[in-house]
Formats: sequence, C-alpha cells, structure tokens
Amino acid sequence: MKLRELLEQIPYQIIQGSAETEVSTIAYDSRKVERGGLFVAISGFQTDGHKFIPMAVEKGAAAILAEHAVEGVPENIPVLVTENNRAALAAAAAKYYEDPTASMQVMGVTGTNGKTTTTYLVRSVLERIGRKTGLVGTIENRIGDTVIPTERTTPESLELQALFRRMTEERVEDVVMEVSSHSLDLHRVDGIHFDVAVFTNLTQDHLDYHKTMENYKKAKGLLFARADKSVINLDDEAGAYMADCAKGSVMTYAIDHPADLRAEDISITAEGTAFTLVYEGGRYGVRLHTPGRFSVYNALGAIGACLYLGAPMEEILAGLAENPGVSGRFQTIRSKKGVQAIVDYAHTPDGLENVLNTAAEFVKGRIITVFGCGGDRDKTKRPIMGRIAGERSGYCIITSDNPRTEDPEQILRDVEAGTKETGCPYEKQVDRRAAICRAVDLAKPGDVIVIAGKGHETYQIFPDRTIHFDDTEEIRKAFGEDCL
Ligand SMILES: CC(=O)N[C@H]1[C@@H](OP(=O)(O)OP(=O)(O)OC[C@H]2O[C@@H](n3ccc(=O)[nH]c3=O)[C@H](O)[C@@H]2O)O[C@H](CO)[C@@H](O)[C@@H]1O[C@H](C)C(=O)N[C@@H](C)C(=O)N[C@H](CCC(=O)O)C(=O)O
Ligand SMILES: Nc1ncnc2c1ncn2[C@@H]1O[C@H](COP(=O)(O)OP(=O)(O)OP(=O)(O)O)[C@@H](O)[C@H]1O
Ligand SMILES: N[C@H](CCC[C@H](N)C(=O)O)C(=O)O
Ligand SMILES: [Mg+2]
Repeated sequence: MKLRELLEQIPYQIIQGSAETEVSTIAYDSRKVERGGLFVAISGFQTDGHKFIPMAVEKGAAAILAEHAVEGVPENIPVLVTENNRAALAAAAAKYYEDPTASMQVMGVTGTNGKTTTTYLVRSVLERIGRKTGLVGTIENRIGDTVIPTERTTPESLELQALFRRMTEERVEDVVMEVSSHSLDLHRVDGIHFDVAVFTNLTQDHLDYHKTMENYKKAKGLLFARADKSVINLDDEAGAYMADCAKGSVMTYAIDHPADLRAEDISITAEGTAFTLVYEGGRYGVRLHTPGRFSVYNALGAIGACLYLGAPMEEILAGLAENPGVSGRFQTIRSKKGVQAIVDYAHTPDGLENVLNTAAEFVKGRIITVFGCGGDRDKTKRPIMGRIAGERSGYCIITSDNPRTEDPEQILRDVEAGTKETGCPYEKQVDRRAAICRAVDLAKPGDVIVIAGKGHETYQIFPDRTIHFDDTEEIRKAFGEDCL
C-alpha cells in the first residue's frame, strides 16, 4: 500500500522522499521491521523509538514515520512526520487491515472494575442467540471458541487491528472488548468504530500513570465521545460526566437513582444474586451465578449493551442465568469441613471493598483475607487497601501479589501501614503459597477465606523471574483431601 493511502486520515509533513512510496508492512518496534516495511517511531516513557531508526533502516525499512525531523536517513528512504505517532499508527493500522471494525458491531467496556466480567456476560448472550463473537480482554482474546493468549487488557493498535482483521475473515459479527484507560490515552483504540460503549465505574487505580483522578476520568470519557451509543452507570459519581461526553444516544442504569434500567428487590446468597429488572414499564426476574451488589451493576451494564446490540430481552435474561461466572472473579472453592475460599481479582480499593462486603453478607464465622498489592503500580492504593481489608476481616494475611521490580517486603510494609490502623489482627507472609496455607490452618468451619488480587493469573512476577502460580490451584492443594 502507498504511504499516502495509509496516512489518509492523518495530517503529515514530508521531510524527504515521496508519499507515493509503497510499504508492505508496518512496525512500531525496530526489532520487528521487515524489508520493505514502514517503521513508526514512537517517543515512549522508557525510551525513544527515534533512537532505533538506524536499526530499522538496517533491517530494510522502506519508509520512516517520525514525530520530528531526523538526520542521517539515506535519501532513498522517505521520512514523514506527524504530531502524534501513536495516533498515526492507529489510523495506518486500521487502513492497512481494511478497517475491519466497520463491518462488525463493536462493544467496548471501560471503568475501573467490572470490564472483564461485563464482556463475558455480553458474550454469553450473543453466543446464545447464535452470533459469532470476538472477545478482547485481560484474560484472553477469543474468536468464537478459539482462544488467543494476550499480555495486556487492550493491545497496541497494530495488534488490535490485525486481530479484528482475523475476526472478519472468520466471520465474527460482534466484538466485545475491554477498553483500558491506558489504551484510550495512548490512542490504541483510535481506529475502532464503537457501536456501543459501557461505563462501569471510576474509583482509584492507575494513579502512577494518570497522576490525578481528573486525568483518569477524562481518559475514560474519550470512549463515550466516540461511540454511537452509550450505556452508563448513574450511581457512580463520574456517570454524569461520561453521559455529557456521549456523542450518541445514552441508556442509563442504576440501583439508587432513576435510570432507564433499574434493579429492585436484590437478594444475595453465597451462590448468586437475584433481582427484579425494571425497564420501560416492564418487570423481569434476573438470576446470576455471582453474588454481590457489584454483580448487579455488571449485569445492568451488560443488559443495556445487549439491548443496544439487538438481543431480545428473554434471551438476555437466559444468557445471564447461563453464565457460570468468570474465572478468578468471586470463584468459590469449598472444603469438606465447611470452609469456603473465594479467589477474586480485586486489586483496587473499590474491588476489595466490594468483595469483602459481599462475603460479609453470608459468612457465618470470620473472614480471613489473604492479599497484597502489585509492584510497579499505583503505590498510593496500598495502605488504602490495607485499611479496607482490616476493617472488613476477622484476620488478615498480607502477602505478595506480583512484586515485579520492587522489593516484596517493602510492598508488604506499605500495605501494613493501613491494616495496622484498624486494629484487625494480621500477619505478614511474603510467600503467597505459605500465606494461603496459613489461612487454611487458621480457618474453622463457617469461615470464609478471601484470596484477592490475582484471580485468573497463572504466574507471579518477581524482580528476577516469573514463576507459575495459580491461587485456585494453591487453595485446592492447601485444602488437600479436604477439598470438595
Ligand atoms: C505505560 C504504557 O502503557 N506503556 C506502553 C508504551 O510503552 P513506552 O511508551 O514505555 O515504550 P518504550 O519502551 O519507551 O518504547 C518506545 C518505542 O520504542 C520502540 N522500541 C523499543 C526498543 C527497541 O529496541 N526498538 C524499538 O523500536 C518501542 O516498540 C516503542 O514503540 O507503549 C508500548 C508500545 O505499545 C507498550 O508496550 C507499553 O505498555 C506497557 C508494556 C505496559 O505495561 N502497559 C500497561 C501499564 C497497560 O497498558 N495496562 C493496561 C491495563 C489496565 C487495566 O486492565 O486496568 C492495558 O490495557 O493492558
Ligand atoms: N462493578 C464492579 N464494581 C466494583 N468492583 C467490581 C465490579 N465488578 C467486579 N469487581 C471487582 O473487581 C475485580 C475485577 O473485576 P473484572 O476483572 O471484571 O474488572 P476489570 O475492570 O476487567 O479489571 P482490569 O482493569 O484488571 O482488567 C473482581 O474480581 C471484583 O473483585
Ligand atoms: N490491570 C491491572 C492488573 C493488576 C493485577 C494485580 N495482580 C497486579 O499485578 O498488580 C494492572 O496491570 O494494573
Ligand atoms: Mg479486565
């Protein structure tokens, strides 16, 4: 394809050469440049892609897209400049892969918590009505039943568009995807036509990246400014802002405020949740396999999205009732002696609060919470999560999450600062496996062990290595023969 065609949607300046040059592939990482390809140099947080232009040239790049004039590029290789190469990459990738999202219905979910869960709920309904569905998210990407492993919640634009292209080739009709705030801020999703956008909630996370909650909120708002239709949680303080950002029609949902979709008569048990949905004068019974008020919110958002995507109400309700729950989201493992363990991905203050409040609704004995915080992520959430756990547990075991490049013991101390204030008895155990075993030793019949933070993850990242680690495997091993 000609450079001119690839960059049709983006203003650029030609520094040398011609935009009529043909390029065969696109790469934003010099190590992946192919002969005849376009190298897009991105000024990053860790390093500057412009430094790798010589490497790209050496590997046979046919053209360079830069963010400022660069010297030393051989004359026969065109150099073009745009103001923002992440945005340019997204536009070029969409063009290169023939704009795949234009021919599918795309639903994007954003919010601090509940994105993964909402996508799986919507997918259950769409598959039930026979629509071939693509999924993009934290746990995995999927095309129908084919699983494609992923490293990130929302991949870079080039990988996303390639995935969408594969989806159109495999006749996917609808895509459900998580849209992280990073991806909105970093233009990863710029080339996507969103038919429906869902807002779950906005609470503290990712302040290492966004610095302020205001910036974080603005990043999320970008999705609604782009989508044709928006489904918005009005019980969340930021809901009104997202509705103001919305470009197209808005369907609202809430429990505590007037809204288009409302939940009443909520009943929560250890096995699940039931409520009455009130919508356009009708009342419908909804049943879910996950317990908790937060599950009601996720269901309301999913129902709104499904209605906008054209699913009939009875199929939506049947699809939600059928969904077995998502791996590592309030996943229950029981022991014969009557201890219930809950493996959950709560890794934010709000997520942890919701999960512990839900467990409190049915626990007969005490709650023993095993949790920690990830390294190289928002440090300010650590003592807050420590306090939330202390206030809601009978006993806390503070342990490692993914330490990444940080000192694990220091992360535990950061969390401890919050737990200590609450007066809740606690201990620190840096080894997560030992922490889970300790919780099982302490637990008596009727107790609930909440193991929070890693959910579906099957690894643990240390400064010097990544090991296999799976909370559900560990709790089963710790229960041993006692495991049901
Ligand atoms: C903070 C963040 O999102 N950073 C992303 C950003 O990295 P960066 O700007 O630091 O990149 P860099 O390392 O400085 O490199 C700059 C450029 O030089 C290039 N390069 C680099 C080395 C080389 O030899 N040659 C070369 O060309 C790189 O490919 C890049 O294009 O651009 C990179 C290229 O797309 C991303 O890989 C990287 O994601 C990193 C790995 C990351 O961890 N992101 C996380 C925080 C993230 O995005 N998380 C959200 C989850 C949130 C949630 O679920 O709530 C997500 O959507 O997954
Ligand atoms: N609507 C909600 N409100 C608050 N907490 C929630 C909600 N839904 C789920 N949670 C909590 O957040 C955790 C993560 O849920 P989920 O994976 O669906 O969120 P996510 O937004 O995809 O997270 P991530 O940003 O890591 O991808 C759950 O394990 C649960 O503890
Ligand atoms: N999407 C989140 C996931 C955090 C999961 C937790 N286990 C951790 O490693 O901090 C993030 O990347 O911040
Ligand atoms: Mg997710």
